Amino acid sequence: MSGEEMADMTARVSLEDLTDIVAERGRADPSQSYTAKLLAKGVGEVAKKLGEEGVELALAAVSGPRERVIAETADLLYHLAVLLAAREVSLAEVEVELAKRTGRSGLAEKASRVKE
Ligand SMILES: N=c1c2ncn([C@@H]3O[C@H](COP(=O)(O)OP(=O)(O)OP(=O)(O)O)[C@@H](O)[C@H]3O)c2ncn1[C@@H]1O[C@H](COP(=O)(O)O)[C@@H](O)[C@H]1O
Repeated sequence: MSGEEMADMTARVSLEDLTDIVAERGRADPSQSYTAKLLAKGVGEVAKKLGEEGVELALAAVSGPRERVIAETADLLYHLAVLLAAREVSLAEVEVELAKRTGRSGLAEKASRVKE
């Protein structure tokens, strides 16, 4: 990585920052904020956008350049933050769920599921 690229890496937005920004902008005037405009359309539209962004990232992962994967991941994380705001789920709640899974193999969890 070049020095210039390294310098760019110092300006970063964490998932916590992103969910805070989205929660705040969601209360703004929809004419001034994409976030507020999207939230005003309801959870169905928010979920639709998240699905579209997921497909775009999947396509980029298979056949796009690395930069496209990064950009589509940023889009997906933003729309995920909007979905969490729409359903009033905090990032902390998701982090607690992740913590419950830490230390247990995904394979063990899968094997423990009751077969239907
Ligand atoms: N990180 C993002 C972010 N990522 C993506 N997007 C928007 O998400 C949309 C992506 O959807 P598409 O590519 O489908 O574009 P589109 O066709 O124009 O979208 P639609 O008309 O279908 O909704 C674009 O309009 C992007 O601008 C984002 N909009 C906002 N943020 C963050 O949210 C903050 C607040 O933004 P506002 O709410 O607009 O003030 C910003 O400062 C950023 O930090």
